Amino acid sequence: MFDTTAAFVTTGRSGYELLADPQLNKGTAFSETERDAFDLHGLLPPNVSTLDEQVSRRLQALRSFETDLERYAFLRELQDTNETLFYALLVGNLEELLPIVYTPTVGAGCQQFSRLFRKPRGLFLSIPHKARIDRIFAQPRFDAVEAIVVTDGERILGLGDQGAGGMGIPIGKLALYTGCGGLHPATTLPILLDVGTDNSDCLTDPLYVGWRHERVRGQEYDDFVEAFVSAVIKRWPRVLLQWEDFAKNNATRLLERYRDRLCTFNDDVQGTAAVATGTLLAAVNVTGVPLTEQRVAVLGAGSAGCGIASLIRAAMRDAGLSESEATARFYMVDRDGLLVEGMPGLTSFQLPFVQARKAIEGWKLDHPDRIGLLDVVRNARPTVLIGVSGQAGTFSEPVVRAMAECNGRPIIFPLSNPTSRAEATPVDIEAWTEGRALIGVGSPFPPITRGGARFKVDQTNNSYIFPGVGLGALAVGASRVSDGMFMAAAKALASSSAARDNPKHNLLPPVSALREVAAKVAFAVAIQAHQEGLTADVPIDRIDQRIHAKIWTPRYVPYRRKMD
Ligand SMILES: NC(=O)c1ccc[n+]([C@@H]2O[C@H](COP(=O)([O-])OP(=O)(O)OC[C@H]3O[C@@H](n4cnc5c(N)ncnc54)[C@H](O)[C@@H]3O)[C@@H](O)[C@H]2O)c1
Ligand SMILES: O=C(O)C[C@H](O)C(=O)O
Ligand SMILES: [Mn+2]
Repeated sequence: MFDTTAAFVTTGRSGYELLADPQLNKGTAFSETERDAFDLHGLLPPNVSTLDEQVSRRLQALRSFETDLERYAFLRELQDTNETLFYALLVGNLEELLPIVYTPTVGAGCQQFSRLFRKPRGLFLSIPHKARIDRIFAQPRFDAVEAIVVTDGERILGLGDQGAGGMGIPIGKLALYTGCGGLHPATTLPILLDVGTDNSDCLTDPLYVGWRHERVRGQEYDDFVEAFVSAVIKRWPRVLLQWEDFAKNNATRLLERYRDRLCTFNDDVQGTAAVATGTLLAAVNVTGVPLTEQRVAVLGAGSAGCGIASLIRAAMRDAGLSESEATARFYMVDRDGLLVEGMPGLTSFQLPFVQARKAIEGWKLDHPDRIGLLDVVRNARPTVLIGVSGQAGTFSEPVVRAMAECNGRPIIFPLSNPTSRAEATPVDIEAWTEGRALIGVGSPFPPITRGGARFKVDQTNNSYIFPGVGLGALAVGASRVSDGMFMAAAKALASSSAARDNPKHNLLPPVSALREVAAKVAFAVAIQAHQEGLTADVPIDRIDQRIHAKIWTPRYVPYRRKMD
């Protein structure tokens, strides 16, 4: 485990080497003693800054930029120059900086990845270098790695295939593992599996940094992923591996293949499920309609949609419904309309959520051959509407108005990212429901006006879950990440809701509280892992302490010169 409590660091590096290493660099904050010891005089301007002063300097520069993409590039460069300062800035300004480091700006960062490329971060594993994976992992620099986020770049947010540019996502997710979950940055590793791309903009861009090749699929793809996972297990047997932004055909399939082989989860399937379920549990307190009586319409029956349906269904079973009663409460709508039994082309993870033909007999339909979302809302009268389709504007005015007609307090969550892909905007939902909807959005939106005051709409994003899941699982050395651990995370999130005491308050804590949320989620996840026998050696009364010992706070520790 990385020592986050050391009082000082002893190093044999030269002054130049310290300045060049983002994990060790302090820039103008190197003290006089350190400048003496490492011959740093002259390499730095004479004034010694404090970390707080450096944060103010960077914040001022950041705010002077015109666009968020420039801010993103500036922060990425800072992260690659001085990690302590980067995280001090991030942790102290989560609400302002999360939309830049993470969703939505990270989406543009992926699209512009080749143009913004400065220094490499993390690992690019490409098909032509498959035989070298072990050697690449062997670098001593990666000895401390505990958490990996991996993508193959094929479904970057709702922006589709970004090829090697997808690397922006693991970098952004791991910035939250540290910024919110408190994992030491040296223990985190972003990885891009470069299996090519089918994005013609990338393939024809002379500046594209990835492997210029069409996307490899089928057995060759599976063999490459297998080589990757086997090498990960060999190098870091206790690592936490998070799968991120894989396309629909791979996300759930790879999760099922690997979830019993190592401590691993898919954030889009399981992390999203937990944030949606947690927010729904908080909303149930407000609307007064018990979970067992909720009917849930989901637009987009892909990785996130089916993950969400499965965890809410499990919560309904916990609340007393039978499996079939709970299943009947879901209306999954994909490109070809409502998923109904016998429909061609259903995937294995969609099959559990098809509606029975009998259940929809007698529905009044505009086009009987395709049951659209509006048909579903008019006939099934769902209490909850969740969007994970990646399609902007699909929660149209008639759909949202129909939700408002059949519910006193409709629950409406347009969760697709980034902002440009949201199924509806909070302002529109507020207007079309006369302010009665409980709203959750995936990306940050400006506040709406509610009851004459500004109201910040909840950001129902898996950032409320994955940093805590990672922290909790690693703190107790969990061997696996179970569905029960995600249910525990969802319940911990719901229990943090201010709406429990006052229905006018938010369903979720603010983004500025994500560090506290992560610690709370971590505790619930670790306790659950313990109860399921997934942690061999941690006594239950030590769990809280283990979690807190693992939380790194960005600050400088003094360096001493190693004498040879
Ligand atoms: N808020 C969050 O935390 C969060 C988490 C995960 C995913 N998401 C967002 O959800 C979206 C989907 O992610 P995913 O991993 O499930 O992707 P996916 O590709 O697995 O699933 C998307 C599904 O939407 C369907 N679809 C496309 N157009 C449609 C339409 N017009 N009507 C109905 N269905 C349509 C597709 O056929 C597919 O089944 C993305 O935009 C992603 O950013 C948000
Ligand atoms: O990255 C996010 O903001 C959430 C989610 O993982 C997504 O893919 O949209
Ligand atoms: Mn994702």
